[in-house]
Amino acid sequence: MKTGVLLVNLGTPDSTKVGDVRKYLREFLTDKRVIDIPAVSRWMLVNLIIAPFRAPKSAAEYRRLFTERGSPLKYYTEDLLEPLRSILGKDYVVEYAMRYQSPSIQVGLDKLREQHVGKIHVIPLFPQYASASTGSVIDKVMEITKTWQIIPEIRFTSQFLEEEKFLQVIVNKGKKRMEKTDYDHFVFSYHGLPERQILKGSVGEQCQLGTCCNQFHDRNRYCYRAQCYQTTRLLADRLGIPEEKYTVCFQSRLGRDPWIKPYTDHVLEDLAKKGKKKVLAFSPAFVSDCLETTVEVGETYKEDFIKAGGEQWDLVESLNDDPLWVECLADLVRSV
Ligand SMILES: C=CC1=C(C)c2cc3[nH]c(cc4nc(cc5[nH]c(cc1n2)c(C)c5CCC(=O)O)C(CCC(=O)O)=C4C)c(C)c3C=C
Ligand SMILES: [Fe+2]
Ligand SMILES: [Fe+2]
Repeated sequence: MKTGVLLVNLGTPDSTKVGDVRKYLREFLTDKRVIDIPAVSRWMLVNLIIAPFRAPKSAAEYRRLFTERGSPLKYYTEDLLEPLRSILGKDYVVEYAMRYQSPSIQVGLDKLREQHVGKIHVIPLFPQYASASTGSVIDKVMEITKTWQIIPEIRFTSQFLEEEKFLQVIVNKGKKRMEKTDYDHFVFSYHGLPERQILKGSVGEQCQLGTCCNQFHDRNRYCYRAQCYQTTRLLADRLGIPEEKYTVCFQSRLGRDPWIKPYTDHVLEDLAKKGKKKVLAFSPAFVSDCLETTVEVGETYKEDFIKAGGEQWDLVESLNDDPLWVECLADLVRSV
C-alpha cells in the first residue's frame, strides 16, 4: 500500500487585496495555539483591533513580497512536489497544504485519501517545533482525521533542525555570500514567540529564558528557544563563525506582552552603534522566502541598519526549491 506524504507550510493570503489579507489574519490569529489567551479576549483582539487596523498595513507589505507567481511561501512549497515525487517513486503520493487559507489541510488529506494511501506522513515545514506552528498543524490534522471511519497510521515530523542536509543548504548559501564579502558580524534571526509560550512548553525542565538554552538535550528538545540556539550553533560551526562574531535574535513581535529576547530590531541598532558595518543575516526558522524573510529581514531591517550607521546588510535566502532540500525531505520520509 502507498504512503501519503503531506507537506504543510504556514499559509499566506490568497492575494494582496486588503479583504484577503484580513481573511488570512483572522483565520491565523484566532488559532488558540497562536494567540494563547482566553477565547473571548482573543476574539476581541483579532476582530476589533488586529483585523481592521493591521490588515491594510500588512496588505501593503504583501504587495512588496508577491511576484507574478503570487506568494513565494506558497509557490516554493508547491515547487517541491514534482522533484520529491520523482525521488520517492511509485510507492509514495505527495501533496501539499497550508495551515491557513489555501489549499487547506482538509483538501490535502482528501487528496491523499482519494489515492488510497495506507499510511500518512505529515511534515510541517518548520525546522524548530513550536506550539504555534508545528503543534497547530498536528492539532488540525488530528481534528480532521478523528472524524474518519478508518484512521490510517499517521506519522508527524516534529522538528528537523539537526538534519545534515537542511543545515548544508543554508551553509552553502551562506558561504556564497561570505566568499564575496568580508562581513563584520552575523545575525541569526528567528521568528519570535511570547515568552509565556516558551514557559508553557517546558517539559521536564523549566526554561529560564537564559543560558539554559545554550544546552540542548532530551529535557529541552522541544523548547523553541533552545532549538533556535542549537540550530545556530550547528550552522555557525559548519560556517566557521566564532561565537563572538554572531548574535541570535528574535523578530516580529506582536502586542504588548514580552516576547523572547533579544529583539532583532534592537540588536541591529546595537551592532551599528558598536561600529559594525557589514552584516550577514540568516533566517533559519523559515524554509521558504516569505514576508518574514524577504520584507522584514531583507528590506525593513536593512533600511534600519543603514539608518543606524551600518553600510551593508545582506540576507541569506531560504531553502526554497534547492535540490538538496528536496533530498532532505526524501530522507525524512524514508527515515520511518
Ligand atoms: C501572536 C502572533 C504570532 C505568533 C505566535 C507567530 C508564530 C510563528 N509564525 C511563524 C511563521 C510565519 N509567520 C508569518 C507571518 C505572521 N506571523 C504573525 C503572527 C504570529 N506568528 C502575523 C500577524 C503574520 C502576518 C504578517 C503580518 O501581518 O505581520 C509568516 C509569513 C507568511 C507569509 O505569507 O509570507 C511565517 C512563515 C512561525 C514559524 C511561528 C512560530 C515559531
Ligand atoms: Fe508568524
Ligand atoms: Fe531555556
